[in-house]
Amino acid sequence: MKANRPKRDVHPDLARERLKCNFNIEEVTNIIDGGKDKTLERKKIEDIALNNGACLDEIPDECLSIKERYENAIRKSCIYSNIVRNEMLEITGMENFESPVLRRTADAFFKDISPFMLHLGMFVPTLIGQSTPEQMAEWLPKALDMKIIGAYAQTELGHGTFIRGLETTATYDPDKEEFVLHSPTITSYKWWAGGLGKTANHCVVMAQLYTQGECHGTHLFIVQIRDLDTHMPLPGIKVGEIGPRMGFSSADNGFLGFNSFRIPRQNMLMKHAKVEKDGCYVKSAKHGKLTYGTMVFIRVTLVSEMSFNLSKAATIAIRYSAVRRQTELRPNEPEPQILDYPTQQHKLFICIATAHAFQLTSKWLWDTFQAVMADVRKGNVDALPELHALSSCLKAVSTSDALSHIEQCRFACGGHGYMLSSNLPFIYSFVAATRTYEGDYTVLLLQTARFLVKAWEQAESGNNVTPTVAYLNRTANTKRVVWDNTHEGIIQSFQAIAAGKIGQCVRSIRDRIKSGMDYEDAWLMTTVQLVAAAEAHCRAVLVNTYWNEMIRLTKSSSANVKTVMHQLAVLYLMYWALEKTGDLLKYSSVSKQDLDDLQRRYEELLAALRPNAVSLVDAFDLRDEILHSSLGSYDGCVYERLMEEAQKSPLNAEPVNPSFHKYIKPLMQGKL
Ligand SMILES: CCCCCCCC/C=C\CCCCCCCCCCC/C=C/C(=O)SCCNC(=O)CCNC(=O)[C@H](O)C(C)(C)COP(=O)(O)OP(=O)(O)OC[C@H]1O[C@@H](n2cnc3c(N)ncnc32)[C@H](O)[C@@H]1OP(=O)(O)O
Ligand SMILES: Cc1cc2nc3c(=O)[nH]c(=O)nc-3n(C[C@H](O)[C@H](O)[C@H](O)COP(=O)(O)OP(=O)(O)OC[C@H]3O[C@@H](n4cnc5c(N)ncnc54)[C@H](O)[C@@H]3O)c2cc1C
Repeated sequence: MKANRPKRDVHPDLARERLKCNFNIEEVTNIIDGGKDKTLERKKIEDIALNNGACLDEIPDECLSIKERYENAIRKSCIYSNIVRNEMLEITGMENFESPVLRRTADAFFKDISPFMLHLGMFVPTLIGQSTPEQMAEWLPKALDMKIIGAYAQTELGHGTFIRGLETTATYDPDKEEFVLHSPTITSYKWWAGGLGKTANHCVVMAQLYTQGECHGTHLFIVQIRDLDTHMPLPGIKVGEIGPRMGFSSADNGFLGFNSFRIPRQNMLMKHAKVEKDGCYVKSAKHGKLTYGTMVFIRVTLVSEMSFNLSKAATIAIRYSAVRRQTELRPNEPEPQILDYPTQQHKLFICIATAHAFQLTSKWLWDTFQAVMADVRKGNVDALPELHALSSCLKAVSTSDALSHIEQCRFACGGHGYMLSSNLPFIYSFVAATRTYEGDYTVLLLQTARFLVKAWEQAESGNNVTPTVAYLNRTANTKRVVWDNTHEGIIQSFQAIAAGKIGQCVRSIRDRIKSGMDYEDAWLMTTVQLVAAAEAHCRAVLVNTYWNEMIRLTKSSSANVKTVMHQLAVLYLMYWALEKTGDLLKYSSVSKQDLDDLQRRYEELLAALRPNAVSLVDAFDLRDEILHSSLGSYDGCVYERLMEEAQKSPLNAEPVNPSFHKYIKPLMQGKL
């Protein structure tokens, strides 16, 4: 049911903030969306979804039981997927089912997450990326039409990171032309898959393939797990929900075990390798890791997902900071808006800049991904290692940075930021999971580090390396870069830091080998440095890409938009330079005086951005229905909304709670 919200006048402090704006908000929105057309398309889609849908709940999700929350999420998922299927895809085109607009609009329906998210987010992309044309023709239309609902079951109780260690087996039986799926141990049970517990009737399963007595490693299979009519688990399937967790509370993350469960041979996803009827194993892929393709796709999409989540948190915290007043600066003067405190600006303006940095970088990464995939389809896999290294580090750093900035947004809202009705705790716990899923932070940075060490060795011996590490050709043999406080100078310093750290890792590994260690131990002992080197490389990529994309995308912008976009990018460079002063002192000629100057310029920049702060978050153009926040709504009526939300607490349904008569009164009377 749709709840009616009273229309309120905009809070005078927010109205005043909006009058201060000196740039064209719509132009900035267009840049974020990827063009004027994209903004128009997004707005049209949002109108369709939000005017049609049951997006607001009478009772907040957090006041429901686990079961009610799930059932409500399913109800809304069905409504939303119908709108997606019948109306939105007509606008985006069927091939854009994974469009960020659909993802963004979904947030108006789900404060947390839809149990269908993994169906569209991973099951469908796996069908597209891993099926033969015949398999695609068989499964994809059913999946897109919601005739079947799928999950992605890879992780097991015993293994998430180490995919080669998965224990589920798929053994081919040539007599019946079937695979037998089996879970030999408790640790082999699939665990975590979103939507698997109660919702999905199919799933993609990763299992060790055995045929003709030989193990060929992990492969993907499509498996029906529930009856399509009764929804009962099929015989041989043990499936359920894994229990309450920090977030993801409206979805059903599941476990799954197989007891010699049979599936037809055709259910092995055979784009990159197949098993013939007689059991013969034939590999067609030119690269052994193409079966990991869905993970690479999601890692790529997570960078823009992080921009989106950060833009929500920044909008909430900045609007709140414009209406919240606290502490007299001078006796008898009005209390200032907390946004006037430079410390508050320091917490929050970096969030706006980072949302832009991730958004612009994510578009570039998406284009890179598309280009590499087009090459792979033609049989050229040369660029895959670079894409893997790039998507791994950008996923790791963007999720980790988003998480800590979102926490800063919560700190910036004081006690009210702790309220679930602010939505900041939901955003935080959703993003907290992203640092772990689709590859843990450390693990992915170590993947990037493998690539960097090889690239460094190439550069050291004078060979040209691939574009994202091309800076190594300039810097691999340089000791310290000369400090220069322009944007080019700061970007080059980040590259010098990365090159210096990678070089130091290579030397540590070599020294350890010289002192008698084998390569594996020398690598292991160097992993703390390797993670730091991969992070440094990622920061070098981020500052360079953000800057270049900002310049490219503002070429035809009006003067004031150019200025404000430029200011945000400079803020981003300075913020990270100041965060990494130790590294700058180590790998560049920066002096104490240079750093003091940088600090002063950074503080001046905070002050310069201050008048445009509210308009910069308005430019994210996040409708109240998507923000779900008592603190962040467009009108800024924070206190009214907090009070309104408090009334919805189930504890306020009755003036006296029965526990008073049952426990407190007897305790007071000494009768307990
Ligand atoms: C009603 C509807 C509502 C919703 C509607 C919305 C619609 C919107 C649609 C879409 C939006 C999508 C985005 C939204 C996202 C939000 C929600 C998403 C929820 C996601 C939930 C989570 C799911 C999961 O977590 S699935 C499980 C993921 N698991 C992992 O990531 C495991 C991590 N581990 C690994 O990846 C690997 O094991 C490894 C890489 C760490 C090691 O692999 P291994 O095989 O052991 O390889 P190794 O020996 O170390 O390396 C050998 C060489 O191979 C290279 N390599 C490894 N991986 C790759 C690769 N992928 N590609 C290329 N190369 C690779 C490696 O570097 C080595 O190379 P070298 O040269 O030898 O050094
Ligand atoms: C909310 C959520 C949703 C999920 N959804 C799905 C899903 O839909 N489908 C699915 O298949 N999976 C899903 N997962 C599982 C997820 O992909 C894994 O949890 C993730 O890949 C991490 O693996 P792990 O849990 O085995 O952690 P572990 O690998 O056990 O990590 C534990 C710690 O060990 C460290 N570590 C591990 N290996 C190394 C190493 N080689 N070197 C250094 N340090 C190491 C890690 O850095 C980490 O600190 C989901 C997880 C969450 C939290």
